[in-house]
Amino acid sequence: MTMSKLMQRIAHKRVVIKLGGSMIDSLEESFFARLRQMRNDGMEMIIVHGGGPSINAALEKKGIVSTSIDGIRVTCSQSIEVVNQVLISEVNTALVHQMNEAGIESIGLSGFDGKLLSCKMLNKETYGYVGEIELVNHFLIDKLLQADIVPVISCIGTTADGHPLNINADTVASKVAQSIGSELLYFVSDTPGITISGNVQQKASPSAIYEWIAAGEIYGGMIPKVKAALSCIEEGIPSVEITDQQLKGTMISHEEVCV
Ligand SMILES: Nc1ncnc2c1ncn2[C@@H]1O[C@H](COP(=O)(O)OP(=O)(O)O)[C@@H](O)[C@H]1O
Ligand SMILES: CC(=O)N[C@@H](CCC(=O)OP(=O)(O)O)C(=O)O
Repeated sequence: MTMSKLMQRIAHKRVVIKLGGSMIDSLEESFFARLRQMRNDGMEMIIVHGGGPSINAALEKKGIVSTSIDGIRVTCSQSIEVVNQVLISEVNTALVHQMNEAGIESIGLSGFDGKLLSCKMLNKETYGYVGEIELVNHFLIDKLLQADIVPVISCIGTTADGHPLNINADTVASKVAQSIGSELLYFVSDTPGITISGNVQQKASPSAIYEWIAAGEIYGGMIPKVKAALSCIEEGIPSVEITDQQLKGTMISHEEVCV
C-alpha cells in the first residue's frame, strides 16, 4: 500500500458501494437511510453501479444478440453504443436523482469525466469493446469527497483516443476501492449473499470460492463479483461483502471455512 493510501485510511473511513443492475430499480427507503447513517458516522462514500438488465432490454429492443463469458458481456461495435447510452443517460442519471432526493448530495460520472477510468481493450477478439482499467483518476474522487459530494460512477471506461469501453461494474468497484484505499466494499445485489445448496454463507474464503466455481455452485454474474472481491482482499481491503440491501451478507475473508 502506498503512503498516500495509508494516510487516507487514517484520515477517513471510505466505503465503496456497488449497486447491481439486478436491484437498482428497487432501492428501498431503508437502504438510503443506511447510506445516510454511514455518512452521519463520518464515512466517505463512493457509489459504483451496473445495469445489466437495462442493457439486455435495450439490446433486445434493437434486435442485437448478446452473449456473456463468465459474466463478462461480449460487446460488439453496435452494442457498445447501446451500453454507453443506457448506463450514462438512463441508469446513472436516475440513480443520481434518487440519491439527491434522498438527501445525499451526489454527482454522476462515467470513466470519461476527468479521465476517471482510463482503459485498454481487455481482448478485442474474445470480448470486443470491453475495457481493462489501467488507471483510476483517484485525485478527482478525492476532490469530490473533500467537498462532501458522493461520486456515482457508471462502468464505462475510455481509451486514450476517447472510445467508450464496457467494463463489468464489479471490476470497476474493486479497482476504485483499491485506488482510493477504501476500508469497506459492499457488492449489493439481488441475493442476500453467496448461497450454496440453499444456504447463505456468512463467510467465504478464497479456496472455498474456487471450489464452488469449479462445482458450478457459483456461476454467471456471481463470478465477476467473487473475482473482484478476491482481488480486493488480496490488496488488503479490510472488509469486503456480497450482500443485498440489508448490507449483512457474505464476508469474503482469508479465514478458512468448511465447505
Ligand atoms: N452461489 C450463488 N449465490 C448467489 N447468487 C448466485 C450464485 N451463483 C450465481 N448467482 C447468481 O448471481 C446473480 C447476481 O449476479 P448479477 O445478476 O450479475 O447481479 P448484479 O446485477 O447485482 O451484479 C444472482 O441473482 C444469482 O442468480
Ligand atoms: C463487460 C460487462 O460485462 N459489462 C456489464 C456492465 C454492466 C454490469 O456490470 O451490470 P451488473 O452490475 O448488473 O452486472 C454488462 O454489459 O452487463
